[in-house]
Amino acid sequence: MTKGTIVVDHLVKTYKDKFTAVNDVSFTVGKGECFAFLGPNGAGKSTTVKVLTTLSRLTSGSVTISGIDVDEDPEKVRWEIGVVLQDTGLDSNLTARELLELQGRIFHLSGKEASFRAEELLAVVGLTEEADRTSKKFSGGMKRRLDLAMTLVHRPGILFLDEPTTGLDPLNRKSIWKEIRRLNREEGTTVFLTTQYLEEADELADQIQIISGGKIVAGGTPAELKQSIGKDVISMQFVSETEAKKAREVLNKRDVFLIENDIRVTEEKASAALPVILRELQEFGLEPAALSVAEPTLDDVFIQVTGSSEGAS
Ligand SMILES: Nc1ncnc2c1ncn2[C@@H]1O[C@H](COP(=O)(O)OP(=O)(O)OP(=O)(O)O)[C@@H](O)[C@H]1O
Repeated sequence: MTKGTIVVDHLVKTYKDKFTAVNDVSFTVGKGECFAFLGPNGAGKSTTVKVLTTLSRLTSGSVTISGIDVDEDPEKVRWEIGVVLQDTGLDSNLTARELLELQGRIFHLSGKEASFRAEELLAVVGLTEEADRTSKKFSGGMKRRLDLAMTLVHRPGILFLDEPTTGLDPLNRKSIWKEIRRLNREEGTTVFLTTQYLEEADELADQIQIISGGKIVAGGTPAELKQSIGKDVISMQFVSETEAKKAREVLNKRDVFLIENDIRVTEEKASAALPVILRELQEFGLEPAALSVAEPTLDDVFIQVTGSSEGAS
């Protein structure tokens, strides 16, 4: 059974200016899986999503969605998927209910079916009370929930969400997470999500792939990725960036990373390394203002494999 699956095999996408944004990317998403695609800005996430959702043609390799080849039959693929892109911005004079009914008609529902489905989805995303307000006046969180409802009208087996919670406050973010989890766990919808929030991937995903410079640099379950570092992370905070930079210089023979006033040192065994590190710093008159030792987080994995702290929130 291939329904609800995504198979990406040696995908390459080169733009007209000869820039290769996606370079030999392969992965498989099983039916009912929640897959998170992570990477720093410009890594190739949106380009991949565009190819998978038939908005852009691939250069070489192959992609099948529910067993259908995106290059050979993009029209058929569109019936299998729901897509929420960044900033679709439903700035319409139509009400939420009207937009949902219209979407139903686009997907060939009868007037009665479209109206029933609209009512159902308004309840699913918690917008029943706002149903007859024009969507133009909605808040960012409400627009995002309406976006999600719009993509669910034709009951897609696979849902693509491009940065679904960017710009939302924590409360709205949690409510979108809840809805994604419900669709994934209760309805068996396959979810493909790109995000810059590692916490979001950790919370929702069964499988994570990290892309950087157009290539996959790491992949696995959140637990596997964290275990792949297999070391302790010592975080030390300094009173200023200048001091943190000095500390990085002093410790430059170790596996050390600087983020503003904070430096992170990865060590096999923090308990053994820490007294030595503190002594080395003391010799240069440096003392951390705060210190903690932790098991690796997805932030640490991201920093290690992409060399960037950009996605680390
Ligand atoms: N139409 C285009 N023509 C040429 N180059 C492009 C085009 N679209 C994107 N690129 C380039 O391809 C690379 C990957 O871009 P892409 O938008 O896929 O990255 P991304 O991982 O989604 O980044 P972000 O997190 O910033 O959205 C970037 O270097 C970008 O400048």
